[in-house]
Amino acid sequence: MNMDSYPPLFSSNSNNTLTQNIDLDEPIEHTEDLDPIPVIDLQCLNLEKLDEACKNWGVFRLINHGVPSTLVSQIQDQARKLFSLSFEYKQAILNSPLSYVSGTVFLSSSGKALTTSQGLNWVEVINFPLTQLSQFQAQDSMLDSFRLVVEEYGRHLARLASTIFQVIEKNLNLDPSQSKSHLAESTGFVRVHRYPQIAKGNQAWGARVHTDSSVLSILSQDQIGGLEVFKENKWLPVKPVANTFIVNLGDMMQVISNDEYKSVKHRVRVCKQEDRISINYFVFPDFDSVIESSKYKPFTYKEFRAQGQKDIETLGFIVGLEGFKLDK
Ligand SMILES: O=C(O)CCC(=O)C(=O)O
Ligand SMILES: [Fe+2]
Repeated sequence: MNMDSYPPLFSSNSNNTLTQNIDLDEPIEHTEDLDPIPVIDLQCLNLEKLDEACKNWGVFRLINHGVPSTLVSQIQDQARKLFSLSFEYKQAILNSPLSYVSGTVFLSSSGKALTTSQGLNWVEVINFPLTQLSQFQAQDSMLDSFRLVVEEYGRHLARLASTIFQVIEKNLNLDPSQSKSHLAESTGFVRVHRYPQIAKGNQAWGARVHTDSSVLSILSQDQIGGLEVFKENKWLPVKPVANTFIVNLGDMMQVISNDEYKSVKHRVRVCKQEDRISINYFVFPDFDSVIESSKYKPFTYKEFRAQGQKDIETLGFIVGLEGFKLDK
């Protein structure tokens, strides 16, 4: 284990607070070879199949997406190298508009770590706001070449998100004049995670149970595994399959769809003697547009996000959509 690269938070806590009381024994449904997550082929998109996946699962596996596999492995490899630098160095070079946090997957609007009362997550996160990357030139050459790869990756992922959203719009009969406020490409960001390897025999949550607040999140994971999704009262592992992406529907998709689609609960388990890298692309509604829906009071994404931050500060956890529901 390259402890020099670990946030101090992890080296001092590795065997106690992070791994205590975290119901890691909660049963998980082990499926044999068969991967139960619905598969959506982007090259011959079946509207009905996509609709079913969104209604019944809130998550699907995307194949034939046209993102070069070399780009995905490049971003994975470079992320691995970047994370293996010393913690102090990472802190020094990963500055605005990027943010670097550990112990949580929740970031404030200014990029600060927001830690819930449920405890720490065994994860390091680097956040890349895509629209701000072209003005950012890193002093470190490794980081600067990574920035270029992230920008290219972000362009591909924005294309995937908009293609998927166009079909969802048809399936839900949404008003196409609202497309740009429902899915605002300028809000897109790429979040790179390392779930550092953990001492033998230990386990921790890399990310505790949550839903994403996005419209869509599109994930590429390496071969290690650990992601689980909640379906019909069971936790199912989302197996790593090369050349595929995992698409999660987020809270904003749930609202836009008037609850026809659900944002999927998921979590990440760390129990491996290897670092896991995952790259997630998130896209949101326009921050200032009011989202109208039959199930929730009208609100802007900016308000939703501010409420989440306030919830963490006052309650220790995010209440989420429940707090915005009409007739609770
Ligand atoms: O790393 C993963 O597999 C999922 C990460 C995640 O849930 C998130 O970024 O919101
Ligand atoms: Fe997530």
